[in-house]
Amino acid sequence: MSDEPLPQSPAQPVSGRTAARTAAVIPAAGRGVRLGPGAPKALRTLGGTPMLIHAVRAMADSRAVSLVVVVAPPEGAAEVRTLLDAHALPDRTEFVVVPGGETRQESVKLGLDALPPGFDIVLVHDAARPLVPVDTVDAVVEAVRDGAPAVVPALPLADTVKQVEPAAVPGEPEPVVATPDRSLLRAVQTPQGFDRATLVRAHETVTDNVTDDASMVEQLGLAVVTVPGHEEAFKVTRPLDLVLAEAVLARRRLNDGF
Ligand SMILES: Nc1ccn([C@@H]2O[C@H](COP(=O)(O)OP(=O)(O)OP(=O)(O)O)[C@@H](O)[C@H]2O)c(=O)n1
Ligand SMILES: C[C@](O)(CO)[C@H](O)COP(=O)(O)O
Repeated sequence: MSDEPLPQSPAQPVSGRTAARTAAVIPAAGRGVRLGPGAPKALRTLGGTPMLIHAVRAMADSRAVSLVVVVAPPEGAAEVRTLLDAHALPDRTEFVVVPGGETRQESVKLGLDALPPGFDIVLVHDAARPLVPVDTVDAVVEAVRDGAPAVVPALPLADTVKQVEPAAVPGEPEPVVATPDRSLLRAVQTPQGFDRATLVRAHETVTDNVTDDASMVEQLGLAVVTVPGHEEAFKVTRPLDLVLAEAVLARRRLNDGF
């Protein structure tokens, strides 16, 4: 068993749907092509612990979350079950493992299909965002409990963004067609939080491949709202992200004194 401590969110007063139980679905079935060759991204280590375990802890550390469904690499479900059993995780949380699909969207759907009745709020959290703080998780849950059908953590952009005509050959110059007003744009993170019935309907209705779950709810014509995201909730996508994640984790461990 790992001897890492189990930080937990404080018991929190909640308003609105206070009785609603919350489950988290963690899509973890991606290969991590942009990270480079190696094990599936979620199983690669960060500070000696698989990225997936960090992401699972980030969800389970929220007192709101009582079930975590991990959507594993299709050939890695048994390995993921073994990993969950080998690491210290809160006793009050139940863990389910299901094999994933070809795309993130399919994997999330497979996770949703595995949810038992009795959970009215669902968080969807990338295994690739291992360092999201529990306060961000709690803020998303709170906003759904307050009545929003879909909630995304979001941050303002640091870079100016250009819309281009994509080049046929990668690396070729691309004509710029517009510069959207940056003050109106946000970079969105996970966990994204949903009223369960809304998310299930979105996954049953939207057939085109999208990059996040909230955009499926937008396609239903329902409101999606943001709460403040966190810079440490960044997605480990490319090799440099792993360097940053290791540094953030090392700083946390120094601050925690272990
Ligand atoms: N078929 C897939 C593809 C992605 N994911 C998950 O969706 C999250 C966000 O995806 P991304 O960061 O793009 O991960 P990968 O698909 O693994 O990355 P890449 O595109 O570089 O291969 C990750 O936790 C990833 O494991 C998944 O569960 N099933
Ligand atoms: C869901 C997400 O993390 C929100 O920013 C993102 O869209 C996932 O994109 P990816 O290309 O599958 O990593």
